Amino acid sequence: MLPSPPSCVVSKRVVFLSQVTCRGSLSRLVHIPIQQPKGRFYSSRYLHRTHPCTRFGIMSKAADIPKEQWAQVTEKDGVITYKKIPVPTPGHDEVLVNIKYSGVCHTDLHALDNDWPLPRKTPVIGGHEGAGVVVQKGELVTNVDIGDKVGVKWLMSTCFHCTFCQQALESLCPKAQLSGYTKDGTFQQYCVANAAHLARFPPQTDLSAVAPIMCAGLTVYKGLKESDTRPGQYVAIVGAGGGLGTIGIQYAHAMGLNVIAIDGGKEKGEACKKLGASMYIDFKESKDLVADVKKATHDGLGPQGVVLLAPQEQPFQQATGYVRSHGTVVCIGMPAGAKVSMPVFDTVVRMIKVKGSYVGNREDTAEALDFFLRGKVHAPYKVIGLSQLQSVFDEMRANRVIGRYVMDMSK
Ligand SMILES: NC(=O)c1ccc[n+]([C@@H]2O[C@H](COP(=O)([O-])OP(=O)(O)OC[C@H]3O[C@@H](n4cnc5c(N)ncnc54)[C@H](O)[C@@H]3O)[C@@H](O)[C@H]2O)c1
Ligand SMILES: [Zn+2]
Ligand SMILES: [Zn+2]
Repeated sequence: MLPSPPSCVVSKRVVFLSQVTCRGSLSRLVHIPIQQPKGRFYSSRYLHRTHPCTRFGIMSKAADIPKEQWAQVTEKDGVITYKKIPVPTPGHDEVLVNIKYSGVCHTDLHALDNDWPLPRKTPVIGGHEGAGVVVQKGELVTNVDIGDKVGVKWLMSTCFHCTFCQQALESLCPKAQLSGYTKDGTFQQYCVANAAHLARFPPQTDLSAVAPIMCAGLTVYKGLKESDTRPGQYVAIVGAGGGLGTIGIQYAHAMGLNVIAIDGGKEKGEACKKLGASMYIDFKESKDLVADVKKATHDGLGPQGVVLLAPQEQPFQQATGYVRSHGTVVCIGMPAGAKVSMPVFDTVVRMIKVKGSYVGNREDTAEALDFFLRGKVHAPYKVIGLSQLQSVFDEMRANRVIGRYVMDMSK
């Protein structure tokens, strides 16, 4: 007889037969067949399906979790329905988060329209900028406790075994599950999330203010790092007045970069300058955007870095024209069906780099959050109710959103 492990632990000693012990009122030793070679860990997904805790429901939870909740559900592309649905139950490596606030990202609009070449679940509950409190957790969860303030991100879970996960390139994991896309996300009052990918907040964190950091902040922070710019250099932020852009200006400013903000309209220009941009270029007014961006740098040679956030194709055609020789263009915005254009000759003789940047890993999240907690970045945001999500999408389609809309899930 093996000694009883301290908690819910799987013995690795047995080949083709494994032993699982659960402590608690239904404590027992169970044999389950494992089709894994000797010496290998088996995935938490396998446990999720077979673990006796799943069957007996052993997990910690707060006393008053309702059976039903409000959510915004996409049952048909382009249409959201505000309705009551059952509260889900977390698996072994998951938690149930009582989402207090959720930001609305332009990616949620792409998900609603289903306009990307990436299969989305239907029906789906969108949302991936969630901030809330853990109210229930699976038996294998050790990194958070009931009552902790946490954030739910686009990367809901990854395999942790593939070559990308092993290098902390988790966003490239072929088995990644995406919040609000391949899994139900944060446009609901109670959301199930993989514990390992949660962002963890200190108790004093303002959950409405931190919500946009979970995607907009993290993504643009990572994008700026990918631009390889250094303090004192120029970075052009394209789509600077939107959700990612307004936070991006502040990260860039805090990093000591000189920000050239590009967007459309006077109001966005004023907001960008207030947040730290040294120059604003209105793409709707400019007669020659490439020349104007170059002129905005002290020597007329263009910015060393360009961070493309706009959900339109045109900026992706223009950026290699104004980026400084040996500079870097980082593609982050994902306009449906768009292509990046770069003349081969210029790309070669001016040694231009063009790359993509896709959210960020857990360490990037911690770093992006640290800027927020030190008061270096603060997304300009307006709070509305979960029931008003449609109006945010309408504003977003018209490019009228300055900063972020954050939804109060109780309204
Ligand atoms: N790569 C990633 O990991 C990642 C993560 C989050 C969001 N995104 C994508 O980033 C894009 C932006 O997201 P958001 O939430 O900031 O959107 P948003 O709607 O809040 O902001 C987009 C901004 O782009 C501006 N814009 C439109 N056309 C422009 C043009 N021609 N030139 C300059 N600016 C222009 C709009 O006026 C708006 O201010 C979306 O496509 C979204 O899906 C990518
Ligand atoms: Zn992986
Ligand atoms: Zn997003």
